[in-house]
Amino acid sequence: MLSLQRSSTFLAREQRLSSYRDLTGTYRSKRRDVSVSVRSSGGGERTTRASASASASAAAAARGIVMESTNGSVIKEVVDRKSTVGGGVQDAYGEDRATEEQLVTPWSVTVASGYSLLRDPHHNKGLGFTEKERDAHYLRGLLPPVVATQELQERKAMHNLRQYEVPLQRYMAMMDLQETNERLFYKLLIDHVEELLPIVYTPTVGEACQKYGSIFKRPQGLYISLKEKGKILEVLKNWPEKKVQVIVVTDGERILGLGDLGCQGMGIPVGKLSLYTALGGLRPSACLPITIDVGTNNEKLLKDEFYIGLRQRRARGQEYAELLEEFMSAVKQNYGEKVLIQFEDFANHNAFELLEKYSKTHLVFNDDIQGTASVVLAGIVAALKLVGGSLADQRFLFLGAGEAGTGIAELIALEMSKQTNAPLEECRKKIWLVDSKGLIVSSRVESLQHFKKPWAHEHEPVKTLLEAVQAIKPTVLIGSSGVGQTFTKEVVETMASLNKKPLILSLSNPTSQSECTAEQAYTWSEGRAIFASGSPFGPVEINRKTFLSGQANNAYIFPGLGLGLIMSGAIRVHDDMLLAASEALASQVAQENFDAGLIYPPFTNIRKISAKIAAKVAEKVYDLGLASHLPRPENLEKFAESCMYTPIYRNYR
Ligand SMILES: NC(=O)C1=CN([C@@H]2O[C@H](COP(=O)(O)OP(=O)(O)OC[C@H]3O[C@@H](n4cnc5c(N)ncnc54)[C@H](OP(=O)(O)O)[C@@H]3O)[C@@H](O)[C@H]2O)C=CC1
Ligand SMILES: CC(=O)C(=O)O
Ligand SMILES: [Mg+2]
Repeated sequence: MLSLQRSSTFLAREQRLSSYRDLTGTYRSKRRDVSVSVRSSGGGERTTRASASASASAAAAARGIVMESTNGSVIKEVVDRKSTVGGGVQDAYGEDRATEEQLVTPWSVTVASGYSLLRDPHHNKGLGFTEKERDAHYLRGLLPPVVATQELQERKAMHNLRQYEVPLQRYMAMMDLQETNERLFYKLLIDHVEELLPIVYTPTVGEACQKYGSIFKRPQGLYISLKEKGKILEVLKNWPEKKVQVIVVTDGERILGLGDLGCQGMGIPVGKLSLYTALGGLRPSACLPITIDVGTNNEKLLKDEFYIGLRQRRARGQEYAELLEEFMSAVKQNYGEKVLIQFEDFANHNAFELLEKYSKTHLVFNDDIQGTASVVLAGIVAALKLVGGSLADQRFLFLGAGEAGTGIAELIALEMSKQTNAPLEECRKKIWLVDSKGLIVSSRVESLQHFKKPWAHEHEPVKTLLEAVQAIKPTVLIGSSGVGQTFTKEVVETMASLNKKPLILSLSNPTSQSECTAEQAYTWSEGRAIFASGSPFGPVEINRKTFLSGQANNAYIFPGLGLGLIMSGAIRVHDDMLLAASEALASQVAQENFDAGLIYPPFTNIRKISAKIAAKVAEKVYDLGLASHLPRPENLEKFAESCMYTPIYRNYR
């Protein structure tokens, strides 16, 4: 322990020597090499001997953004602490001192070394530790003699993973890797994104949530239940990372299309945040998954002896609102107003209200309403190249008028209104929605939930989707019902009889809830459908012709959107930022993708795409005067790229 503290002091002194303040007050680093991380008594991570002081890096540092350079070296804590939420104060050398508040936090971690270094997922490299590192960090004897490159470790990990035939086993193996060697986990995910996305995300994450009680091993995020009422700020302080930039929070009531999974919904924030890092380049330590547990109405879970949540029915009304209010205030108090909060998989009766309430006071967005809208609009705009006509020339029909359905509908109408200068009201009239009671029409308006009311157009009542397709004659059919197999053969055939190239999007997740499969869409439309789905489908062969389908999933949007908001220091989310994200994504569909019938670019390029999305979003943030990170970088795309976390191992001195 003594040696650890000594080493911590030494490294702190090193940092004092290695960084200096330039005339603008920005901390700049003189050194190129990197060493191990140190956690201050305030819990924040420090890395000494920070990397090169490229101007983009320094600019990012001044904004409190932790950046990584491509050679795997790291700049951390070379930041203006005054602009860094939850940070300490600086002495004359610019050295960070913990605030009084930080000193009383339970975290007083020092340099990890030896046995504990191997058990610290943030710094562990397993067999990747070099001979020198093994000497310097008390690792001799704790590892077998071989020194493996990260590439070899990656090949081995992929080989081992592929031995599992059951997707849930692969999911568990990936979670184990994340918990033992975080950088290797992200290297795998980034390098094999198409293969691993269906494992760490939909569809497998859905099954993982259903069985979360049985497979739960270690906390991967924070659980805030009714038991913590009145103590949420204290609970937030139990989380070891102090410089959180993005929170994904759920209350587990509408997990994918699987319904109320209560506390076991935790798999969703964990999965979404792993994509923030892998796809959007946010540091893992900046990401905080949170599940709010107010009970569950899932009888099966309430009776399940392995259930990990509160064994009570859901709190509603004032009790619920008070817990959420305490949570939202505590987050702001602990992390400041620039922390991004993503609402995920709340049931719609809470989702719209929470968004409406907190979008005025916090940096929040609802992924199911807004992220989904942005990705689907991008797909539709791209698809116009294949189906022909403008956005305003299309007629839209949705099955499902909840968060996803009405969120997408509204963004389409907004974009249409911008393109044509027609009033929003007029544009909405081209969009029709069906819910569990049939087509939404004006005669139903009194009994409709508020978010459905704008879509209650004049029409006689229509009961079924098939009748609605026949009556409305849509060019675009969108499934957002959460119910599988609802795009029947008759429905798809009718779409194909009405359109040369019907655009059909089965958004519901996971795969079991998809409104139809890719094979059904292509077979029933005789290969003419343009099809994309929320969960991925493999290639389909019909009459010796292969059909591919894209994944219309908000995973294309939220990582880049989040990066753009964070790098510009946005203080609020605005619809124009979602439109900007959508436009950026649509512009990334290449001719070869269109030639293959695709309306989204492949996920293999997602980090580049995320940087472009981030740049467009940040541009909008600056244009709208909602940015707090000034001055605005000249090249936002390059800046976004330079901010991205890379999973390459760092060298430890
Ligand atoms: N691909 C992606 O990126 C995303 C996909 N989704 C998926 O979309 C689905 C819905 O999510 P969300 O909108 O948040 O859920 P909501 O619960 O908010 O909305 C579901 C809607 O579907 C309607 N519905 C349910 N069953 C039927 C049925 N048999 N026939 C017609 N309508 C029906 C409901 O009707 P009523 O209002 O009458 O109850 C409601 O309007 C989920 O499966 C989710 O996984 C969600 C977000 C993103
Ligand atoms: C993708 C997503 O956010 C959902 O299905 O809820
Ligand atoms: Mg969701």
